[in-house]
Amino acid sequence: FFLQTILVGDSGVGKTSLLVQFDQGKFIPGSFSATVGIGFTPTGTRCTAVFISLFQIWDTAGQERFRSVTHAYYRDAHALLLLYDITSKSSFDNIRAWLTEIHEYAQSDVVIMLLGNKADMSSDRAIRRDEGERLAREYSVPFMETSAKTGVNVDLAFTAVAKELKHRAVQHPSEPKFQIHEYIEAQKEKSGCCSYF
Ligand SMILES: Nc1nc2c(ncn2[C@@H]2O[C@H](COP(=O)(O)OP(=O)(O)OP(=O)(O)O)[C@@H](O)[C@H]2O)c(=O)[nH]1
Repeated sequence: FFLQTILVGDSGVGKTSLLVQFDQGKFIPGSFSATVGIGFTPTGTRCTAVFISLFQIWDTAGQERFRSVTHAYYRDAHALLLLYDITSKSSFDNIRAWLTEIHEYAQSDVVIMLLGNKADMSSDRAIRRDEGERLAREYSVPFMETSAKTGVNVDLAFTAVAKELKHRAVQHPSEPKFQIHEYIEAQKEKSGCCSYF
């Protein structure tokens, strides 16, 4: 039994890079090779070994021609990280279409998190942070800007989702509900991965 997390979003927004940064703590510049279908081989070189043994993470292909493959995975997903690229207006505009697709194919209680990636490229920014925040509020999903290059908020994105899933799985009725939005606000810009667990 795994808790499955899937990364989705347009081709080139940085899904593979985000996962590599989380898994290995590094960024391989200019290594754009479009993901074919679906896949991810964790190396677990960081503290992600524990994480990955519990949470299976799938990296999906953003390209249209692989969509039918991706759809099949939505149904079993416990969480979806939905990415756009802050330097690409089209990737942001497509978020609504991604959300429509998610609502069509995924379970109704799936945890969704919106991520504005490539936050390090501020000089090429096309989407303001508050535009991302507004869209996330509209769909009642948590939001943060990340950078697979500098690593900012990368661990937080994965661990916030992991915590939410964990609390749902082992929730005692007497315990206060885990508040993912508040957790993220409290942890934003902090670094360190293992400290979240
Ligand atoms: N500066 C910067 N570049 C990034 C960042 N994330 C990804 N990139 C670059 O953007 C390009 C695309 O990244 P990928 O991780 O391959 O994108 P993807 O979403 O997995 O693409 P598909 O597999 O086609 O769906 C690569 O050249 C990366 O090096 C980031 O946070 N900052």
